[in-house]
Amino acid sequence: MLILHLFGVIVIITLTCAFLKWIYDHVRIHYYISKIPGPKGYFLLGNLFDLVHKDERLFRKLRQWGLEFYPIYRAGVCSETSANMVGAEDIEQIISSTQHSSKSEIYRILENWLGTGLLTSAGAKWQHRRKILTPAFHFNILQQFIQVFNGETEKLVETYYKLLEDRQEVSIDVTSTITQFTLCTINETSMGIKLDFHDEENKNYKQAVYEIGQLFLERLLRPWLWRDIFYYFLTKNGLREKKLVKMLHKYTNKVINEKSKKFEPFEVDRDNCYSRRKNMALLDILLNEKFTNGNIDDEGIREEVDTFMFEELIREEMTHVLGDNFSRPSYEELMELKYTERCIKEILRLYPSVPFISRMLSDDMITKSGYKLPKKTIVNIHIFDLHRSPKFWDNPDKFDPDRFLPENVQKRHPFAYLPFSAGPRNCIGQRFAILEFKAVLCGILKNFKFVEIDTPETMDFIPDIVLRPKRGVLVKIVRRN
Ligand code: HEM
Repeated sequence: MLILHLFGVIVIITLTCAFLKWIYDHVRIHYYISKIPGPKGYFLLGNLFDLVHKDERLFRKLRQWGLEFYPIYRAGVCSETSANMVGAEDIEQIISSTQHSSKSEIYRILENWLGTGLLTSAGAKWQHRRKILTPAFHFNILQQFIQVFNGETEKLVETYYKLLEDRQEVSIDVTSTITQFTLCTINETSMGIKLDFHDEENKNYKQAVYEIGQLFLERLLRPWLWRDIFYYFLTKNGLREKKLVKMLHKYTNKVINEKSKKFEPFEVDRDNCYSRRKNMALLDILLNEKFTNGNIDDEGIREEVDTFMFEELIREEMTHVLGDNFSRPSYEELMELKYTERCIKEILRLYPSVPFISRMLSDDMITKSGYKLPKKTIVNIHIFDLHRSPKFWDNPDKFDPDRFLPENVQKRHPFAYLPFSAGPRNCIGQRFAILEFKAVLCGILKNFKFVEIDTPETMDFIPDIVLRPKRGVLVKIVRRN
């Protein structure tokens, strides 16, 4: 009995201490953050009335704050306040440091689906996974992926010919076709399987991927839904997300199990990085790590496969028109397309697929702009605003690929352009993404001319983890004769 009492007292003391520590951290963060300029907020509610919108109004509001309060501003809802950075000097301090590499609370909403894979994990786990996965993006592997990019590009071109029927031109919203292309490509390169959308299970998988994106967005904008207990047990969206995640995991586990049964471990040639194996997907590399070194378990494999599948969401907006006449290009040819590469970089400046990233500070710091940020502060880095800041870009809204000529890059702050982030947690798939982008452009532009219907002035974006146009992107596809 005495032991039970003692246990009860210890539990109460521990909970009280944890609560007091939570209050202390929050008060300290609020104290220092309140010294940073920012939009007017209301007692207890903060900027709720501005941040509650999930449409283009919020997107525009964030752009306005970025310009008005450059280089840093505070904003928040209820007890969750954040520092928001739009200046390259402050941003460099955060993302070039290994100390502040932990992702903020915001990423936790992805964990039900992605677990703590490469994108969301921190510390030793992240280091270990990054080490296993880095060779998967060696150029020997990327070279093999070109076949997949070209194959999927041909399917996309076929889709556009079908839409044209025997007409010379047709106007369509290209987002769903591009989205399907990226989903198929990432599926084949990560798991080594082709997606066939006539198959019911694949169709449901695709549907679930998109639906879950919408649920994340709704939750992201409502901090009172961030607590798992409340969200997963008491809200309709939480229950729906649980169901979708179950379905997504079932699908990934099935692919992993089928592949595991037939899997034969292979020797890793560190110098040549897997070059002797042909047609290898990311899943092969993970399975090999499991069977040869035992360094990763089934749960870990699923986390990584799901993480890489998730990346297809971030490339939905690649819809600009560039000119070139290649088809089925080789790796070497793609590498030589220097002008195309400058255009791609400029597209990613104006329309960064990941418009913001977020970190949680692991220690106190003083920003270059002169503000103290306490440990545990959430820092949001607004890549979209950084890329359009007149501080770093003349005529920032103008499309000008020459900004990426080596002599111009040299003159700019190295952290003024961050579509793939930078520092230790930069994007592991950036070379993959640029190659895929080039391959699809070659295939499409060989066959069609794309004429803009939507223009930057007519397009509205809505806030999301990836840049998302409100009404799709309307383009006229014209047959090349
Ligand atoms: C245009 C395409 C892409 C863009 C703009 C992009 C952008 C980014 C950005 C900004 C980050 C940093 C995220 C953060 O700090 O929170 C990131 C991380 C990451 N990206 Fe990409 N990405 C692209 C394509 C890809 C592709 C194709 C893959 C995989 C095949 C990929 C895999 C990852 C992973 C796993 C991380 C987490 C890395 C880590 O934390 O160590 N990305 N990406």
